Amino acid sequence: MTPQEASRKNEDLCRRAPVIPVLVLKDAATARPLAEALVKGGLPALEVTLRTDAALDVIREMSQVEGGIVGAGTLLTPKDVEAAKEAGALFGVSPGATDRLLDACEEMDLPLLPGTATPSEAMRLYERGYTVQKFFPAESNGGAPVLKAWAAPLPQIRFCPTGGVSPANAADYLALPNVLCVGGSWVAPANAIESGNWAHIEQLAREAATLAR
Ligand SMILES: O=C(O)C(=O)C[C@H](O)[C@H](O)COP(=O)(O)O
Repeated sequence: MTPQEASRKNEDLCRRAPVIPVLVLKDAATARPLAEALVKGGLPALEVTLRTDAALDVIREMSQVEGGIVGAGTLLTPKDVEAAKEAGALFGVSPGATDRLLDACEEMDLPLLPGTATPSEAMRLYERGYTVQKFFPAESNGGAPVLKAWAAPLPQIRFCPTGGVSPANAADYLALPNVLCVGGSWVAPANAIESGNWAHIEQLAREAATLAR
């Protein structure tokens, strides 16, 4: 898959809902009810971070949920890409980008949303064909004002800011012309997952899904 195709696919993905939930799950048994609650609340694109031993099983389980589009986050190496693909991930997300990771995603047909934190990184990815990128970590890097400043010289690049995004600042990002959607873990808090409070998560998803763009 070319970077251009990957960017088109990720643009479609980012346009499905204003928020992509970033999920950290320790137990694959919670995967299905969690995905069902998020999809039902209006958030179909789900990023499962490869930060736990259960993550690949979580991707397998969530992929069975109707209406969900499940991807893998925290992709660092070609091995991660291979494992994510094998588990059924439909897209990939990474905190940054290396040539080896980009090569692997292009070779294995996994549309990657690559992470970027500076104009030079964004330009390098743009040069390769990636017009849709993740701005990470968004808040610590200066937040919405930084992306607003980038929009002037880099209008061709659109972003999914992630890292520190919350209900308090999501609207500031979503109001920018170069922001397609945001990523965030707030819609799936660990305590609600542990206690199986799916109604609460569905409600958080519903609120996130109605954020204006
Ligand atoms: O592991 C990855 O690849 C990531 O994507 C990191 C996540 O984007 C952030 O950890 C989410 O940040 P919070 O919403 O502030 O919890």
